[in-house]
Amino acid sequence: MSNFLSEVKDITRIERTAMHSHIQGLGLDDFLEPRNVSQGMVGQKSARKAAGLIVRLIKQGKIAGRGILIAGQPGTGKTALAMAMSHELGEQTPFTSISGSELFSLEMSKTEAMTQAIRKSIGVRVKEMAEVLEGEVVEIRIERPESLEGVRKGKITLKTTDMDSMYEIGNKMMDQLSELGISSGDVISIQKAGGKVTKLGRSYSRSKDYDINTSNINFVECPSGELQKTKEVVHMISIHDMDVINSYSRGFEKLFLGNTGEIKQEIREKINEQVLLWREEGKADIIPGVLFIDETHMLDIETFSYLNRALEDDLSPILIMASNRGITRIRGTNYKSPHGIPIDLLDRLLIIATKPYEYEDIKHILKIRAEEEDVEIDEEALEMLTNIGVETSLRYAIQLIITSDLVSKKRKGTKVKLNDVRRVYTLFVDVKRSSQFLKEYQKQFMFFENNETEEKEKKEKEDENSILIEDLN
Ligand SMILES: Nc1ncnc2c1ncn2[C@@H]1O[C@H](COP(=O)(O)OP(=O)(O)OP(=O)(O)O)[C@@H](O)[C@H]1O
Repeated sequence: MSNFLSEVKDITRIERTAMHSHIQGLGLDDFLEPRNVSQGMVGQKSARKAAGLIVRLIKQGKIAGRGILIAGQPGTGKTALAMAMSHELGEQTPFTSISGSELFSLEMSKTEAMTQAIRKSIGVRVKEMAEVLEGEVVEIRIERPESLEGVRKGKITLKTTDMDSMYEIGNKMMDQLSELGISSGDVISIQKAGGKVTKLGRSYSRSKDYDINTSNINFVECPSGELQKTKEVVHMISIHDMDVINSYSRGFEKLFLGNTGEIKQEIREKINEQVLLWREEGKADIIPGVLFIDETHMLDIETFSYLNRALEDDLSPILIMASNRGITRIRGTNYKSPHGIPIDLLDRLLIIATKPYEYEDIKHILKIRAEEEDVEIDEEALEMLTNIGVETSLRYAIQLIITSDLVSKKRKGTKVKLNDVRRVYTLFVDVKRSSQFLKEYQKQFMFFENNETEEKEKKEKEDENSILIEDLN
């Protein structure tokens, strides 16, 4: 994920992100028409087209104070769609992803956690004049220490068309240069405060080394005049990061550790004032990003009202929620509503529906996932996995890819074969078989109580959840 997306901290999120690592975008053409399979996305065409339209509106700044609900049965790609939208929006648009249940597990009140998530999703692009060194790299010389305890020493020589100069560089700078793959002939810019290096391109004087028609290298002129210049530079920061940095004397450290605690309201008000002032003075732009909330049914009435109000604020992100529930109880009340979302909030949401997949789509998704996980799979085995996906769930079938590969490797095979899939299908049960098993052996499990009320409650719950999204439309 891009560095402006919120840091992935917990295990579930790492798993969820890895589940979607094959997705690079919505796979649409210039007219927002979905290609059948593109950028890792398969089928689900009308939802992808609708998502593309929303991305366009967000980019044009035309959709502030609105929310989007992606609704559909489990495993129909709601999270995948949200991830694809985040890729389409690019690094310059903040995108924060949380799941409803997280709000209740942090060491802070749920409204504080929600406020932080909202403020992480609003970016401030600050422009300022800064001192930079800008020139073509003549030489980078790094002296390796003779012993392990020794320190590396480095020097870089830069030139313009009018002058050249040699500078000593520290460890951090050496690392940056090697990470960016900077070598002589590159034109670079170094910010004097902080030492951030940016590669501007390759000097034209080196163009003879390449076949210009076949390479896509960005050639630039060697700068002229002084090496040291004053230039406009742009920084991106979220208003939550600004809150944290201004709340503690070692705010950066807090941000890095992710242990930000509750932020005082006065600090937030000051930051809002400051940011709005910068905007007025033309020093900064406010970039409303996206707050994605998965498992929306986990939110309660209090959080929903809070969200409803937050959407009306001057500084509000675009809210994208995902729900796989039908008509269900709104947490914290005895009322039922579609997706468990209060009607007044639902009323301001644009709803994108995802539909269950057909055989061919499931097969394609499984094929892409197998490639992503570096697993070679036989056609027959893929067909078997697809049938399993159709009969059970896409998620379950995806889980069987890596496990079948382990079984195949154990027998020293190079490709997953039909029998490997059969084997893992018998080793790991899907939800249907697992419930069947529980029904047969329930008396032997702990906490089993088979009284009438419990049965009644269970039945009610099943009825609620069996009302599918299609029935609502
Ligand atoms: N259209 C698609 N193209 C490519 N991959 C997809 C598509 N739809 C789903 N997937 C993949 O299938 C898996 C399950 O989908 P996902 O988690 O997005 O479903 P979901 O609707 O969010 O489910 P839930 O309601 O259970 O949260 C993920 O690995 C996802 O990346």
